[in-house]
Amino acid sequence: MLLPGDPNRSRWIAETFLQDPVLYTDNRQLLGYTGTYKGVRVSVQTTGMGCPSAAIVTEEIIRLGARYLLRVGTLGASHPSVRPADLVIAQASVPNDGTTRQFFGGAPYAPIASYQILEASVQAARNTRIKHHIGLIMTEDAFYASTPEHARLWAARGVLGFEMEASAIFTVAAMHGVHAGCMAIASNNIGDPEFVDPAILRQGVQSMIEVALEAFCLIHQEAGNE
Ligand SMILES: O=P(O)(O)O[C@H]1O[C@H](CO)[C@@H](O)[C@H]1O
Ligand SMILES: O=c1cc[nH]c(=O)[nH]1
Repeated sequence: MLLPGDPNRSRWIAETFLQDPVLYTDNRQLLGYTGTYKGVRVSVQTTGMGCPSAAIVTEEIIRLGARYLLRVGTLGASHPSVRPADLVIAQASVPNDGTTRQFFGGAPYAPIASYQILEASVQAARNTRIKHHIGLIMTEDAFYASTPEHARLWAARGVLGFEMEASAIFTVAAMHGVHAGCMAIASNNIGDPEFVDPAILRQGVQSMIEVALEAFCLIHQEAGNE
């Protein structure tokens, strides 16, 4: 299942890439579609913005049977190596958010991507020859609180970019023993109000979705070979 934050991205993915897409929910405008890609059943479920919304959606889709969850989002680049419209594949996310803090009561915890999804995502990016970065990201709550100084501090600790849902998705998935991953396109630099040109961002998002769907085909193949 693909997990965009933005309902318009969900609709666009379903209408552009899936065969016979069916809208199965529009509750709170968190649009959810199901269809097939190259014969593989794929669903797309909007998470909304931020960890509280993403944690609820993740919990409920797992209860409904989802087992492979891949966030397909945007992020603000913090590391100088990440240029606007670049693809970042997350190994883990620093949980700088209130939702995971509530889950763990302040105890240290490292929300990480499922290795199976991470490996398939990297393989798919290589197969499709899409430039990508692999590494640590950070999940935060307050979009407008981040500054270039904040970005430099976390870049020095290896953080490639900031977004707002991955730590909750990784955590809830881990608590249920299911697989979760995250990839995201850099829409801007942290603390910079200038976003990448919309046409270039759209191209980046399109490439990311191609990588994500190919990753699902690889996971499906592997499951068939087990
Ligand atoms: O583009 P999406 O997937 O929504 O992701 C990013 O964009 C939103 C902020 O603009 C947050 O949800 C953040 O995580
Ligand atoms: O969370 C996010 C997502 C995109 N860009 C940002 O600056 N922050």
